Amino acid sequence: MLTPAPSTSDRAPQRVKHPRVLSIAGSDPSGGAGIQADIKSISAHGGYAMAVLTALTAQNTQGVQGVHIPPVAFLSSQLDAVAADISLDAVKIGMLADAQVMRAVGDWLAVTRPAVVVLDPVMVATSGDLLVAEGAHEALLELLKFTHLVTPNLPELAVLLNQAEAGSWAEALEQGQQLAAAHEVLVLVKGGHLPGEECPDALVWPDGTHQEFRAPRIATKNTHGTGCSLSSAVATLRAQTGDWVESVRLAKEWLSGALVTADDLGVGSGAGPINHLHALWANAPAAAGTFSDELWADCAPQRQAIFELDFIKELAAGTLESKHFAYYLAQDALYLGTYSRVLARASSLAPTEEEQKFWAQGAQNCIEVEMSLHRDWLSQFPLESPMGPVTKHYLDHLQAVACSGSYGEVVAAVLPCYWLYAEVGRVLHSDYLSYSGKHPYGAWLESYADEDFSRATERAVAIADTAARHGSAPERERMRAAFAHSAQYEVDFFAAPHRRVDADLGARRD
Ligand SMILES: Nc1ncnc2c1ncn2[C@@H]1O[C@H](COP(=O)(O)OP(=O)(O)OP(=O)(O)O)[C@@H](O)[C@H]1O
Ligand SMILES: Cc1ncc(CO)c(N)n1
Repeated sequence: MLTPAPSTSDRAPQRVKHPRVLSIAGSDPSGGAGIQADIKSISAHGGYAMAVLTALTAQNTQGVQGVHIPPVAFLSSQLDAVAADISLDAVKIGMLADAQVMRAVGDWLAVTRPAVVVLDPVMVATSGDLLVAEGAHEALLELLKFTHLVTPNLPELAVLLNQAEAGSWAEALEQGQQLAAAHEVLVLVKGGHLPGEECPDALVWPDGTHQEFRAPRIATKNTHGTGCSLSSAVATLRAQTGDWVESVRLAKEWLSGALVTADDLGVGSGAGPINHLHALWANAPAAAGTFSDELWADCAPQRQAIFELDFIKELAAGTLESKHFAYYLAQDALYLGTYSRVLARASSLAPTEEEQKFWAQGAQNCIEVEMSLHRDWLSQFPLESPMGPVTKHYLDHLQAVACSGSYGEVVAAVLPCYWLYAEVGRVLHSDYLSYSGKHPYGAWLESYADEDFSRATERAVAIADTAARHGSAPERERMRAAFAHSAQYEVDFFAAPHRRVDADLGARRD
């Protein structure tokens, strides 16, 4: 049967938002090349990645220690299982270890005829180790009739043409034209193996025309799997854009970002992997705790300001006048009543039952603390005190976030009250332990050692991190702003007793 060559034109493209992309390739257990790289690259571009294994390699960033080829009948079973159930928008073919494997893939392609087929004619790993049986390239050439785009590096291009390896970019283009014309196939000639400041690539059409893509060479030894990753990216993008030129342009731009940030990964001591998910990780902190670490660093000025306040210094020293303490307690009781409702709002927005319960428990605790303030403290330090301006502003801010903010924003807004209070408590309590004699605020300072409260604070911080991880970049910015406002109000809250009481006594206003 004569099989018509697949069209390499861009006419009547099929565009898919999340293309279903199958990689037919070998496994690289170190995760930088083969199907592991393909899955990351396809996913990084918004594709749904699938993988049929042609071979298992034992390899790492230093080299390939072994290759195992499963029975070829099982390769065919994998291919048939996928195709019987799932429409394939694109197929990327990588390592095919011998002629038998190539023929099995060819038989499957002849029947399946996927809409986009990108063939990376893998022969040698970045480390220089051979990944294909010698002489199998004849069978590989047979696959070109089912291929839309073939992506050889310079040594592979030379083997496919039975020629010496190109020594210059002009020679590489010339060889690309020969391959494209001989097999009626679109060729991506890759200049990564040439010396020089640039890493040029070019799409070469069977009619000899070509389109170049230039990019600076990035100074990194971590280039393991660039070819696998690029071909998977192009396959995915072609299914999305319907345009080869645009697909290669976008893929190369992405690859540059993955190479520039490759050294961040610290994987292995040889040629390490590229950073496939660099764009995703730039927007979402990868490690749990990163966001809260940033919040903590952001509020360093507020933390310092709190410990410089007369209220805190005098409370620690036991010299705080009772009128200031009474004002603070009265405002705290007023604050807690509304703060409890804001925690209840966090509970009602919580995405899990555990978090719902955590905030509901927090809301209940606040009411209990408010009641005990009245019962145990305000009876000793009686003060008729209306809501002060700082209390009002702080609560207005919390209620505004509770009213119109997302869960993450509400969590960020309520967090300083846990976190800064716990920090003040930690420092004051340890000062108190070294205090000699009877401290006038001893009972109050002892309450700071509450284990439950520090556990609740840790949980609230962890919840904020999870919410930040799930949120978009703009939402994280809003969380950061909500947290910063509350952190500043915490400072103002501790500063208020001296400001307000003294102002009141002076002017009898407010
Ligand atoms: N240091 C680098 N800086 C920028 N781009 C690079 C660099 N090294 C390779 N590239 C690009 O990576 C892509 C793959 O090129 P290369 O010729 O290295 O393929 P390959 O040998 O098949 O890759 P591998 O065997 O590592 O998977 C090309 O787009 C090439 O231009
Ligand atoms: C499995 C596998 N496929 C392809 C390459 C080429 O980088 C590799 N090193 N390993």
